[in-house]
Amino acid sequence: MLIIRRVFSSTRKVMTEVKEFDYLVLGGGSGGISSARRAREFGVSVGLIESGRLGGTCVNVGCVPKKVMYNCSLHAEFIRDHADYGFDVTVNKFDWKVIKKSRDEYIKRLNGLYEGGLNGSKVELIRGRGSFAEDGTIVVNGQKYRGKQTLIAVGGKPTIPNIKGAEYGIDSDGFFDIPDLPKKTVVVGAGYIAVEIAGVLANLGSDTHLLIRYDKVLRTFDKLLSDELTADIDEPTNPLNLHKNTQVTEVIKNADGLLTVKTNTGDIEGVETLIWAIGRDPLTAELNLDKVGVKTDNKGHIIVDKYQNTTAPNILSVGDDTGKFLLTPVAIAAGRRLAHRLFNGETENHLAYENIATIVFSHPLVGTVGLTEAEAVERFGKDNVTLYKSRFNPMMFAVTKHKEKASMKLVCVGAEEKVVGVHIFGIGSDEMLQGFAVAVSMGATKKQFDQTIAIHPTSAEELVTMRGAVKPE
Ligand SMILES: Cc1cc2nc3c(=O)[nH]c(=O)nc-3n(C[C@H](O)[C@H](O)[C@H](O)COP(=O)(O)OP(=O)(O)OC[C@H]3O[C@@H](n4cnc5c(N)ncnc54)[C@H](O)[C@@H]3O)c2cc1C
Ligand SMILES: NC(=O)C1=CN([C@@H]2O[C@H](COP(=O)(O)OP(=O)(O)OC[C@H]3O[C@@H](n4cnc5c(N)ncnc54)[C@H](OP(=O)(O)O)[C@@H]3O)[C@@H](O)[C@H]2O)C=CC1
Ligand SMILES: N[C@@H](CCC(=O)N[C@@H](CSSC[C@H](NC(=O)CC[C@H](N)C(=O)O)C(=O)NCC(=O)O)C(=O)NCC(=O)O)C(=O)O
Repeated sequence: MLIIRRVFSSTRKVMTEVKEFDYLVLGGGSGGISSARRAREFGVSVGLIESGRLGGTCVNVGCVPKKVMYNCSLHAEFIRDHADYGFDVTVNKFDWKVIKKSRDEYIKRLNGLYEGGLNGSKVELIRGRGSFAEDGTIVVNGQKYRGKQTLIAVGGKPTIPNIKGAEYGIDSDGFFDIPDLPKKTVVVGAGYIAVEIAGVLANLGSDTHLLIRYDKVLRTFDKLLSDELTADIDEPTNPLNLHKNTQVTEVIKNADGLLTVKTNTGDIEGVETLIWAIGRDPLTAELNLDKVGVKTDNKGHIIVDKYQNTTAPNILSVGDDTGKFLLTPVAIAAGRRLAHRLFNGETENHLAYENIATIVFSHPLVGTVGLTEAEAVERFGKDNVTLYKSRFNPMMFAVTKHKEKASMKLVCVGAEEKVVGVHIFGIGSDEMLQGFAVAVSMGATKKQFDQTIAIHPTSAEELVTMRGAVKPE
């Protein structure tokens, strides 16, 4: 039930109203919206504060517009192989403006759908930027709001390095504003966003240079995935130019508006667009968290226990601002489970942060669920880990001049060979992984994988027909 309480303010000698909710949510992204709407299903009053566009990072400058651009670049890839399949197709041009316009319209529709969804479920939407006051309320545009329970789900923003001229670059938010395909692009970073954005731009025809600090992309992923993607990007057939062991030292803007990107391995001239993709920082610095006793780690991530409780009573947090698995389905699942725990009496309901499947929309694709080989060895010991691997030419490229490998690994533990990790690289990985994630989270063994009849001819069948166990190196 919504309560409005009149409070006497001693400093300004005026009466202010504190609006009270059973559940007050700060941030209308994946975590905040999903938790708010689920809470309403349990009949409690919910207020949701959002300073920007509804839907947060994922809908506006993340997963959704990224996937549209990835799909767009897939068309470019398939055009490459059309002739080998017998099609005589002439492509006159690619018009970035066309896809940008329809992508932006789609996102606008989604913003509206989210607003409609919140209205429909009677979540009160509060527009503006919120921060905590000492009395535990959240202040938005001078108005105070109090939650019996308060959820912080403010997400994060891209990290910009402290380098001379860094301001001439853009970040992943800026990528979605680019008005036309840049002729020459430099992307800095070795994680998800760097390989995804660089892959899109390169496949659409921008002369794209990916600058990585070390010698591999996706270094935190299983070695097979990191090795395979790095090797593929390094192939002359991959339109992306990889610069290993390269760090930017300075960025200069020239009179013609183009950039010179100076690095320890040489200068890159004539750069139209420079994109920083080196990680994300939580948006917690301006929330006045210290006023209410919510502790953060040294990077500003909110410290939570397994129930998403912060260090302050009745203040909770989910999603990117907690710094664990920065993925939309994780924020959504944590937010929904929290609503069940707080408002539906499910006292033990929480998200266990394990066996979380994820896809990197690189060219080719990367998919992973469970433990990497290195993690399994560390946790169970080398002698208890068994690996199965397969590397093959997907049939899509059997008759084409362009070749791409697929590569897969199962990480198994114990005498029963429980499958604790599935790592896949290559075409089709994105739609292949979800089902295998179910198997891994159910604790399936290699024998159960083998007993599953293959679907032929698919890449996925490799995962249920692997032979020849090997030990970790
Ligand atoms: C380029 C890119 C691509 C991505 N692709 C994928 C993908 O393919 N798959 C995937 O699973 N994940 C992907 N992600 C990650 C995903 O977007 C995030 O994990 C997810 O959005 C996190 O949700 P959240 O609710 O924690 O935060 P957010 O979605 O960031 O929402 C936080 C909201 O809080 C609001 N806010 C912040 N501070 C305040 C304040 N003080 N007052 C009021 N409102 C505030 C913000 O405006 C924002 O709307 C991608 C991210 C990026 C950047
Ligand atoms: N498909 C999906 O589900 C997607 C998910 N996301 C989520 O968003 C998160 C943020 O993405 P992203 O920004 O790519 O972050 P990531 O953490 O994935 O990768 C950033 C990488 O940049 C490199 N790096 C860090 N600092 C520097 C520096 N100063 N100079 C050069 N390189 C540096 C590091 O790699 P190294 O140490 O090897 O140099 C680091 O791993 C991801 O972790 C992911 O959770 C984002 C996009 C897509
Ligand atoms: N898997 C499908 C996804 C389709 C989908 O869900 N599309 C959304 C855009 S992703 S919108 C971004 C993201 N949504 C999702 O991730 C979808 C979640 C899933 N449907 C669920 O409810 O669990 C999110 O932030 N969710 C927070 C929340 O839902 O509370 C859409 O078009 N919706 C129009 C509509 O619903 O009418 C695909 O890839 O095509």
